[in-house]
Amino acid sequence: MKTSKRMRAAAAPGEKTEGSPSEKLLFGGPLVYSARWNDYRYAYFEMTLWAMALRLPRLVAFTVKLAWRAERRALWTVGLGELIRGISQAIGLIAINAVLAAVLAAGAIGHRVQSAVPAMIGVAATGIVGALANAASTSGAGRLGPKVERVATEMYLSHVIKVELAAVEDAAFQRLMDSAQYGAQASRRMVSACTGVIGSLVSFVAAAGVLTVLHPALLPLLVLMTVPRSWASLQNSRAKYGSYLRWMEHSRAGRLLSQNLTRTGPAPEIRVHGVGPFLLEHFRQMSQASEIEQARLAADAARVRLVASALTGLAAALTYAALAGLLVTGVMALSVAGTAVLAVRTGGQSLSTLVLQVNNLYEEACYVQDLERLFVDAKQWAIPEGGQPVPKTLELIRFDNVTFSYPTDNDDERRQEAEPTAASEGAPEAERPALKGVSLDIPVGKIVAFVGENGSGKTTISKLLAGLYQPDSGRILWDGVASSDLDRTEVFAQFAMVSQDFHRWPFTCRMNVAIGRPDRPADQQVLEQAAAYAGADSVVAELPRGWDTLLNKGYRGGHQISGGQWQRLGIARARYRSAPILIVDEPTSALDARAEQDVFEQIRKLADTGQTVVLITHRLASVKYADLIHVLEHGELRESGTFEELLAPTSAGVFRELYELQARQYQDAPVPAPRRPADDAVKNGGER
Ligand SMILES: Nc1ncnc2c1ncn2[C@@H]1O[C@H](COP(=O)(O)OP(=O)(O)OP(=O)(O)O)[C@@H](O)[C@H]1O
Repeated sequence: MKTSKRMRAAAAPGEKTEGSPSEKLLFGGPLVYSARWNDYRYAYFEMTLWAMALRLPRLVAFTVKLAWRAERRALWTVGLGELIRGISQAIGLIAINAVLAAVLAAGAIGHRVQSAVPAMIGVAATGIVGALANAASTSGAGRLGPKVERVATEMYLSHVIKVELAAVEDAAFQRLMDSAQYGAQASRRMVSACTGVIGSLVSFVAAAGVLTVLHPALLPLLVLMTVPRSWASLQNSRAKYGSYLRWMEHSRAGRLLSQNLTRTGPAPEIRVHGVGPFLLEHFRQMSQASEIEQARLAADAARVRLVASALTGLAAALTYAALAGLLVTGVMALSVAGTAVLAVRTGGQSLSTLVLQVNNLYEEACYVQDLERLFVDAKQWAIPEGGQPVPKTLELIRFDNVTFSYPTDNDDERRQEAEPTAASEGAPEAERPALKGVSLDIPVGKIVAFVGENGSGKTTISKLLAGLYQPDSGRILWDGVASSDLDRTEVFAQFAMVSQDFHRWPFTCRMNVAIGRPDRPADQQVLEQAAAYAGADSVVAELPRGWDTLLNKGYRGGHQISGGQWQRLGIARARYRSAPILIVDEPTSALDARAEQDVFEQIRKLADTGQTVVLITHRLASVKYADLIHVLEHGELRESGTFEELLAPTSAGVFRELYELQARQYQDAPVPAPRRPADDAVKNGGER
């Protein structure tokens, strides 16, 4: 991997923190990283003055393009407004020069003032035009800012939703998403920084032009005055952005703590288990750690600014000394010197504003650059478009020697630096493939069940089947066509899923079911059929506003339903989606005994309609009706067959063993015989 000089400097031991006790206790290690983990992927490493100077025009063009997409009229208003303002400022300076020349000329005072009147009118007129142009530009920029942020955020989100699931689970991509999201907001601020740059640049050019006409030696001196400030701004921006990157995950974790303290989900445990004060204490410790960093940044910035101010003062003294020299030696007339002082002041102010705005632009550009980079990375991670169509009359999906490991976090410094332990010398679970050489069939139109102990790979199989991941080796064949060659959008369209952790959308009850088919308007009749199928009709009937009840307790009118009621809604959602293959992963874990029986009965009936059902469950009795059962252990297929075949003494025995374990629980606690009235009489008599 490429390692630049700057990267090595950034990874210097001095920059690395050991992490606060809270980080170690709650998150397993430090969250403030040396910049090494970012490698050269972030703008931080390109923040040399030269590199940024080269890059800045492209980033400005990027923002202008965003603004163009957001609202062209406002963009024109801002551009023209700033241009007119600058030009009127230049004409104003020339007019002032004319006023001074007329007033300081020889002759009677009345005559001198009279001859200065047209120039005075010019000064007033340019002032009015400048003010009007400024007002137009301000209102245009105000309109443009929010629109640019919206366009940038939309672009950001539209890229993010198209990436593979593995990207969303990748820690480095998560970090890039974090900083790029900030980039979307930064693009709004880029607009005002760009406006400021254009305005102050035009003003500066105007003043510099006038100054050059007055005397060419004054211009370099004016520029010299701004060098120290530019350097200071660059230094401070760089330090700020570098710190932001190193502390990004720490800040995210701090927010996570405060969010957990205010959300409804953990609220009961926070109270009953007394988690509140515990988390609050860690929130304080983590905040204090970042306060120390903020104080360090502020102290460094103050030192840099102090040096810059001293150098600027020296440069200003040099400029005014040169002006005095020109005046004393008679090279420059008094009226011209007066205009020159004004031009130096105006030019100096414009240049200071220009430096400030370029600095703002530069600072925001770092984040916008991360946004640009996300667009590039998101394209690399993007789910491929196009491919072969899914076979129309699909008969069989076959896993052919499939091996799959979940992507690991290669950036994890903690893992890289961890001392080798006994566990890591062997094959720790995290490094064992989730699936190893799995070959099995999923016949279409049948109920296919997957069983096995926790972590055996059942859910992983369903995710590969649905196209959420691709095998590392081996193939998943759809009537002989490898799934990697199929059009992924079509593959996704084949599935409805009720996963173990299906999402509880914080929307209305109707939307929680209708979101199974977001591409079409909610059809009330179909919604009700889906709800009745999943036994969710009784849930809806009990809600205060029926289908329109908001299932989000923290909001006005929000309502909370039980875990089992949620599960029924989840099943209704999958039913409403009405896709050819239904994946149900532990569909009844939160259901009462009666509802559970109903759901399995409904699933069984689905087979009669030709629906393919992939059923993942620990309730072994409920797979009795499955056409085919696959038994997994440690990511490998142990045995396959029907319920009867797997219970037969000739089978490998894994299923039988698990089944006997479950059956024994009921045998050990048999249902007592029904109570007879005579027993009650004896009991009551005894008590008396
Ligand atoms: N997103 C993920 N990233 C990394 N590892 C994962 C991920 N999901 C699952 N694993 C790991 O893959 C292995 C198989 O997990 P999987 O969820 O497929 O098991 P399962 O048989 O469905 O288990 P359970 O019965 O507990 O639901 C486990 O070791 C698990 O830790």
